[in-house]
Amino acid sequence: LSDRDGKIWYNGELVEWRNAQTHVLTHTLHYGMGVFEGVRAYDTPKGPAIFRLGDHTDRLFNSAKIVGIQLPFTKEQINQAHIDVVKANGLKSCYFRPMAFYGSFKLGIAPKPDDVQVIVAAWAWGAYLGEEGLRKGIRCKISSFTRHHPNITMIKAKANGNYMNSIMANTEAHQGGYDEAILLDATGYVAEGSGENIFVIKDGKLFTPALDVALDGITRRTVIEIAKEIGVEVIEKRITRDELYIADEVFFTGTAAEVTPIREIDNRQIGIGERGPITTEIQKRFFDIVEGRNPAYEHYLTYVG
Ligand SMILES: Cc1[nH+]cc(COP(=O)(O)O)c(CN[C@@H](CCC(=O)O)C(=O)O)c1O
Repeated sequence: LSDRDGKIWYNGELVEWRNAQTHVLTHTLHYGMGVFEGVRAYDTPKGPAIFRLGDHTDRLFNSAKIVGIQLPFTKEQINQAHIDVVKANGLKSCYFRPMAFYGSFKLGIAPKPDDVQVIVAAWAWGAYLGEEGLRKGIRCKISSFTRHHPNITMIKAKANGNYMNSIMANTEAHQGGYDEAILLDATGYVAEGSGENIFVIKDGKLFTPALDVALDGITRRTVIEIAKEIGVEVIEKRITRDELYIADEVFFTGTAAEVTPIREIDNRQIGIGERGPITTEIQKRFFDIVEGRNPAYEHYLTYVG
């Protein structure tokens, strides 16, 4: 990613992509204390629009508050940075990576509180789990790694260091020939994917884990709205791995993953072994919303102009 052309918003300035560097003694590089977001803009009939920008920025600020990072910019400045960077790069649809990190003023466990650096980068990024995955569904495995305990790492914070757990799980799944990992929580119930929330459909109802063990996903919130709109009851409950096996449909949600069906878990076919009917309807409505074809959700779109 580092040798591209374009601009990155870095501490309030649009800098050349290749110059958006940091020192090897950057605190976050050594200790993982940083917060970030994943945001998408989609091309719509009225031009590029950023989906739920305010909600993502709110979560970035909440993540920072949870881990104690004092962000040196306002929410308005971070929102404007997204608009500036998508325009500076002439992107019609893209993935954004806002991230705040401690710089290289000092090492040692305690960071320097006012040495906080902030970037917003944007690049074109297609289907996170593959176009075929969006259509046909992906193959997952229950991870041998446990998702974070809520008082060991702060699950509501989208914090850089939390993703070592995700990397270990995702890598293990890939090494086993699977597309993605599903992680259980410390009590053995289904938590989420390495970078996604998870939903289960059984007998026409939609189930998802409560948020005590998963990131409060913005796509998850949107899918819950869509489900209610189409008359599908949504139930938050503790879900066991064998409930996944006998489900009618299972799917992931995430800014990167969008709505990705899961067709197989631990070598067990899920339902009909491909994207199921309710997943298909939810996925279609999701793309209608983010691509500006559903006027009832216009309030979620920030047009870049
Ligand atoms: C652990 C986790 N759980 C759930 C979600 C879904 O949240 P939301 O995007 O608000 O619906 C994400 C987003 N994962 C981001 C990072 C992916 C990456 O590879 O980095 C994303 O989807 O952008 C997670 O990282």
